[in-house]
Amino acid sequence: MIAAAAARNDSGTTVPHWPAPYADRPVDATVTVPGSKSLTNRYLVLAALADGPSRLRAPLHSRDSVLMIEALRQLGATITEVPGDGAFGPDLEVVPLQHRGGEGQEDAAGTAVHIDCGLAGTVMRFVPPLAALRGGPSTFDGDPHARKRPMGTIIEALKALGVGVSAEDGGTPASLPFVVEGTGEVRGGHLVIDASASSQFVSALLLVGARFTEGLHLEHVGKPVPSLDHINMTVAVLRGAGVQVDDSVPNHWVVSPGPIRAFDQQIEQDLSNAGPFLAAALASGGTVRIPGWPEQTQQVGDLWRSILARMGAEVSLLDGVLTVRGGTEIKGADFADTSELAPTVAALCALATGPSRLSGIAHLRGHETDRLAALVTEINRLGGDAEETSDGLVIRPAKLHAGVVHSYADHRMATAGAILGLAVEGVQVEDIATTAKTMPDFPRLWTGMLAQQGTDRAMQGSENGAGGSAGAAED
Ligand SMILES: O=C(O)C1=C[C@@H](OP(=O)(O)O)[C@@H](O)[C@H](O)C1
Ligand SMILES: C=C(OP(=O)(O)O)C(=O)O
Repeated sequence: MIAAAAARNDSGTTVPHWPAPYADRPVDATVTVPGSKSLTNRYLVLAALADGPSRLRAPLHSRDSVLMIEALRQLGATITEVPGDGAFGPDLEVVPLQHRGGEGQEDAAGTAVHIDCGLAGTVMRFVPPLAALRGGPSTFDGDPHARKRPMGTIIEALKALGVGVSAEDGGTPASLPFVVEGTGEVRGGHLVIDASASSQFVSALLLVGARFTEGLHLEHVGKPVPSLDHINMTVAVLRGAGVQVDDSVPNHWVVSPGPIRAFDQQIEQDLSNAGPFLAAALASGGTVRIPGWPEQTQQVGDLWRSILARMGAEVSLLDGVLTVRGGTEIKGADFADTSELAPTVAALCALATGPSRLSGIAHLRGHETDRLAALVTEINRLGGDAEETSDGLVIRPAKLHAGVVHSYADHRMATAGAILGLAVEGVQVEDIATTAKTMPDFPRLWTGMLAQQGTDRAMQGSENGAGGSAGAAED
């Protein structure tokens, strides 16, 4: 029995729940998804600091990327949409802060600006160090839950670098909102932080480190840093822009001072967001193909190949097409350090025939919502058997029933609800629109995936290049 048919969103409007489509036959579809959030927002930051104009090809257009674009514009970068070949929106041209020149350059420096971080970890962590390099105060705030996300390490790091950071009442803040008093220059040097709550603290400082007068020797001390793949992505992106980074000693990153080279960069599709679509193959016992899977990538989503194989799928990567074929059952398994993939993995574990344990994800309590609590509540609400551990989840097999999955303004909780709904008739997802954080097209892509009949038709859609074949199939 479904308790409620609608809920109010942040602006008080009543929004009907999304009836998650049930797969009454195996899915057989070809899907492409929009550009990577993590790559788009890293390249935007680097482009804003580069030694000339840059271009991002096929970037993500979503709430998180728009928030990043607006933040960089506030700090003085010029960002323009230009036509490109991407199926999900225009390319972006970025003229960096120091190259803007002429009208507006002087205005941008010195004046007070306001940065809305929304709920985007990449904006609330990556932009404050950039604001430190600009002369003048920048205030930072975000969604109600953004004020609960860990920020202390960035605030303390900036203070240790000699940058003023204060709460609106003048005291020392522990989280959003706060004001960064940029001086136009940061000396840099050796900096010790505790990045155990988020890898984004490390990435944020590395991204700007080359623009500090003395560069940056960043050292982490404390419990292990989570989501190391995302730090490796930051290092790779920096090296690609000509920045020297030495990461040969664990927990130390040395960024040499110097220019960041302007670039023209194709953005890979978001492999983490490919996850729910690949999971659909297992949840329905069908087949999902993703063309354009990168041969080499730093994205954590490349782990889908091993994760889904361990859950019983047949997985192959041939000529850039990743094919995942589900069988008659989903196997439970133990997974460590699944980072932002965890909500999708947990949804599959709730459908598995054996028990699963997810570990090394304690820091998910500081994500868009407390994801460990949210996953336990929502899986159990549907009759599942999930339990929190100190650093993750245990999920045991149970027969699930219809119900409303709450999303907590968390895009990955909403997509987890969609996966459960494929296998369990009568699931509704509260606030499916929250997927706009990283994938505004999610409902259309999902129903497009389900509307596809088979390979030939699907591949035809893909060749037409119309927003990925999932979106193109049945509109
Ligand atoms: O740098 C990034 O782009 C990200 C790093 C990770 O953050 P945490 O280290 O806080 O998990 C990841 O979960 C987030 O979705 C994106
Ligand atoms: C944790 C996530 O996002 P953010 O970049 O806001 O930290 C996520 O996308 O799963």
